Amino acid sequence: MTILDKIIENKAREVAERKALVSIEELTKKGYFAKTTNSLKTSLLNPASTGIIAEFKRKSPSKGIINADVTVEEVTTGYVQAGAACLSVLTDMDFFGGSDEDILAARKANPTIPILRKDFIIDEYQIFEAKALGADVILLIAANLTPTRIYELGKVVKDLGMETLLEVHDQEELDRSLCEYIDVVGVNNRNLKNFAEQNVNASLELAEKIPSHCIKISESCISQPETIKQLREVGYRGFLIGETFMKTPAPAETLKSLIAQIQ
Ligand SMILES: O=P(O)(O)OC[C@@H](O)[C@@H](O)c1c[nH]c2ccccc12
Repeated sequence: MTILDKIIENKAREVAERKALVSIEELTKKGYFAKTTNSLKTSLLNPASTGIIAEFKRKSPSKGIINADVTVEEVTTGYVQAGAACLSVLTDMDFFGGSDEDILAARKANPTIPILRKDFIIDEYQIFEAKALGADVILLIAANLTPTRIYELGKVVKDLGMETLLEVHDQEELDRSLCEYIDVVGVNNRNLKNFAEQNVNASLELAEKIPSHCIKISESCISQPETIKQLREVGYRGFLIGETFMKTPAPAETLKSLIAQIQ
């Protein structure tokens, strides 16, 4: 059993428990459900955008604890001030140490920036939850979803006025998963089945395979300004970065100095 299999098995249990507590009908009356979407697409298409999607991540299955000393408010407001194009907030508790409260707090502190709910989405229910939590963008991971499910979940995202980030790791996942509901395509440099890679080769290899009308982002294992420049040259507009910032005592300061080196 891969780590991804374990995460998904756990997630199915978690979602069943959540559904039993709060109905979809109730979710539509909660929190930020009525908020209009802050578009990631619009943000990335702005020529002045840094393209950086800055992630708040306390721990991961591959690294263990990354940072337990900072608050979501201080880090996310700092990311926004430094020039992030979007925030990514982990809400998976068991493997990534995140929570619903993290995304609510990030939204409250940062009303106008797009926020990606970073979790393992397997059920429509989680998309309604994400909207009530104030998220704008939903991650759909090809490694754990069939093309039919990506289509069905993508439609729900669109119907709720949010945007879908499709995550792929290789050409096979890309070819079988693209559909009309995908707003942004992300190449995860890290293989979620074994969390092995430490480079951006997957993004470099897939760049030309992604249809040119798609907005492309590169995810994970990015730490150097030169890497961002190289990815920009092959067409990437967005860069999803977590650990490089979160492993430092002041994540937003680390983002600021990275931005200074890519402009
Ligand atoms: O911390 P990194 O290497 O900068 O990676 C960030 C982000 O891409 C990574 O957290 C991620 C990408 N896809 C995911 C899916 C689920 C959980 C986490 C992820």
